[in-house]
Amino acid sequence: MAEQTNPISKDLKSLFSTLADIPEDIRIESPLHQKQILIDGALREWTGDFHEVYSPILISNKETGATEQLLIGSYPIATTKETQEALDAAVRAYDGGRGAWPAMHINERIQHLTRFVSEMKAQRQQIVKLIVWEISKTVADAEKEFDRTIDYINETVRSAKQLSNQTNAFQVTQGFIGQTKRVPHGVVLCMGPFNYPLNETFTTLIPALIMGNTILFKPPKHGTLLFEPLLEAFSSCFPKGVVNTVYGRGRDIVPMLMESGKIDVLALIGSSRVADALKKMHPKSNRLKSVLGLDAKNAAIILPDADLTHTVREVIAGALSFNGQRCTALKVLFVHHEIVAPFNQILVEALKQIGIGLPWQKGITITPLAEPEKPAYLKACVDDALAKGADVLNAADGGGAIYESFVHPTVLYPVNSAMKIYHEEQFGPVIPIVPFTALSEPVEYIMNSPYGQQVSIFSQDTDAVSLLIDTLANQIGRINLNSQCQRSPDTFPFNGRKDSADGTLSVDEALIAFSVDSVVVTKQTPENEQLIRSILETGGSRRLTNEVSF
Ligand SMILES: O=C[C@H](O)COP(=O)(O)O
Repeated sequence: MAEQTNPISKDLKSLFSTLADIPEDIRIESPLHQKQILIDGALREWTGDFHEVYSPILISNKETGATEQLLIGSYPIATTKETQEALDAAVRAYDGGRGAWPAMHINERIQHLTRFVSEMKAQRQQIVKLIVWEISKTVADAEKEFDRTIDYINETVRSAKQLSNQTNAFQVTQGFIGQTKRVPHGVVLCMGPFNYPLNETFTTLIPALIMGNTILFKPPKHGTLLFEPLLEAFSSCFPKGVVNTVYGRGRDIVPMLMESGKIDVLALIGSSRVADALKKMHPKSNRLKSVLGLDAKNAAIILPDADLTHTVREVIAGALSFNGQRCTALKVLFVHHEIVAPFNQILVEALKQIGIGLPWQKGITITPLAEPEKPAYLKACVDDALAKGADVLNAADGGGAIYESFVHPTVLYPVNSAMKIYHEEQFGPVIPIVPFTALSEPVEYIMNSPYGQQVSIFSQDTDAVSLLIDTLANQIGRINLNSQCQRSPDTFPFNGRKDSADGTLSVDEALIAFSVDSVVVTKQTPENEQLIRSILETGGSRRLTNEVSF
């Protein structure tokens, strides 16, 4: 990869702007110092240590021309003491299913959530701004993330109402009457990733809440401040102890939560390495329920008859949206040897048009990377590929250039199995291209991969496509035809095989994942049928307390 002093790296440097040049509506006027944590329904003033948050978007100093870091806020570094209190609060609020929240009728829980959504909508501008500054997502994508999250909650509410209607019915079979209730699991630990900090945290938190579980949630390392505007709403919209925040260094506080054995569900969207380590810490790991969205190395298989212009458009969106920092991104391209030369040429040409800049500028795809260690990692991947015989195809147009948190899109060709980039999930704007001859080559790659999230197939050849679908369906969660890999529409099943996922994260399936069936059964007699009917009319949210007597 090119050194930071080369002309193209200097061009990247010039993309950072001075504070005065940032549009007012997105400018951070003063850092957001978060001073509270939410435990047991109360917003507690924090008097301990704070973690300072610097944006990946550097600021250009008008006088010196140097680029500088910008402090955008700080948040509490909670200790094991507060973490224990948060855990105790969640356990108390669940109370073996007798707590106010799990015992509440689902329709009433929906009312609490609806109030929360209206308060959340009032915070849209502030949350969008924080997403932009914390992880350097474009304003358009940050707005999309916010709006998509609201849509996701609304869809979840719609689906939960349907589920509630289903459980208000009973089934008669073989002389028995059965009425199935869906009940929560208990205490859920929710942790989302930095790339969709709001959306993917809520992808687990919302269905878990709606189904009556109580929550501990730890915001992602990059993407923490954006939850600050929601703390008040969490506190006022839900009974105490139902939602508790856990802030601080994951390595210091998450192990104790797992080791306590009191976490019933681990809901994590992140890395399989972290998921495996956390699961092992639980004393009853075989009984721990996991809902996981993990790593992926999604491949595109581009066949000789593919429409190359269309394919290149999809590949660029698939590999480079949000700098390739998406679990669903296309991370390796298998291109048939007969068309690899024209494909590469069209790709390199198209990449000249890609927008590189700051999140508030129009038409931008590539922005500074969110993780400070990522540019060095990508440089190592590219250097390794170059040393083993690949070229940076778009080097003349900036491919390989790096300046601080900016990494220029980089096309590597020809890539082979000896290279790091062939196997590892780069999570950045590097596009490795592997030429192939026989269909069995990309198929073997997918079969042998530890991951199995998605694949894209580009072709109109029915025989080849249906053969690939039949061969890959049990290896892969989603097969995309003539389009990039992606999660949306969010109502489609979102899952994966092997180290890519555990459970399905979409609307209906997530409600199922965060609850379990409990069936009430009786012999079919007129009296019992009447009993079941009466229970259905009066029950569903009754709660045994010391005051209840018969
Ligand atoms: O990072 C994983 C996200 O769920 C991807 O969602 P997306 O495909 O809509 O960008």
